[in-house]
Amino acid sequence: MQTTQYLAEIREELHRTAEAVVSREAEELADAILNAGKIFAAGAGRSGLMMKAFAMRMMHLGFDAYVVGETVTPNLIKDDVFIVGSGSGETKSLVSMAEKAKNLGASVAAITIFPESALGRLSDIAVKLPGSPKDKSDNPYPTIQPMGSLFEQTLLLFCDAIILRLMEKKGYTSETMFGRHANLE
Ligand SMILES: O=C([C@H](O)CO)[C@H](O)[C@H](O)COP(=O)(O)O
Repeated sequence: MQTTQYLAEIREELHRTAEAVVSREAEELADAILNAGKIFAAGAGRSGLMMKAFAMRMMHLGFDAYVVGETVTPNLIKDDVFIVGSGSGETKSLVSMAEKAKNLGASVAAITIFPESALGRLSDIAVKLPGSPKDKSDNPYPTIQPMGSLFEQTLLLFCDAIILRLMEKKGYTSETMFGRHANLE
C-alpha cells in the first residue's frame, strides 16, 4: 500500500474512534479542569507524550497546569486535579500516582480505553476512549496501526477538543493563547 493509502486508513480509524466518545464524560472533564486549583497531567511512554502536549496547551490557556515528574512541577494538594492518560489503565507507576493523588484529596480523572481498569476504578471521572491497547490483547477497535497508536492519536485529538471547549467557556481566542506562547525560542 502507498503511504497516502495508509494515511486514508488512519483517518478512517480516527473517524470511528472520535464518534464513540461520550459527550457527558468529556463535559465532566472540562468542568473539573475549569474548577481545579492546579492541574497535573501524567502518562507513560507514548501516551505520556500526548499528555505533555495537553498540559502545554492548558498552560497557554492560562491554567496552572503541570506535567508530573518535570523539574518545575510543584506539590499536589486537595482541590487539584490529577489527569492521567493510559490506554491499558494498568501502568503500575500511574496507578501508584493516582492512589497518592487521591489520598492527598485531589480529584483523579482517567482517560483510558478501559474504565474498568485499576486507573478507571480509582478515578472520579473516567473518559473512555476507543482504541487498541499496546499489547493488542483485548482489541475492541480493529486497527492496522502498531501497539497503542490509535489510542494515542485519539487521545491527542480528544485533548484538543477539550481545549476548544475550555477556550469557549473562558472566552479565549487563539490570540489570547498566543500571548502565553514561549518567546525565548
Ligand atoms: O509507550 C507506550 C507504548 O509504546 C504503546 O504504544 C505506552 O503509551 C506506554 O507503555 C504506557 O502504556 P499505557 O499506560 O497503557 O498507555
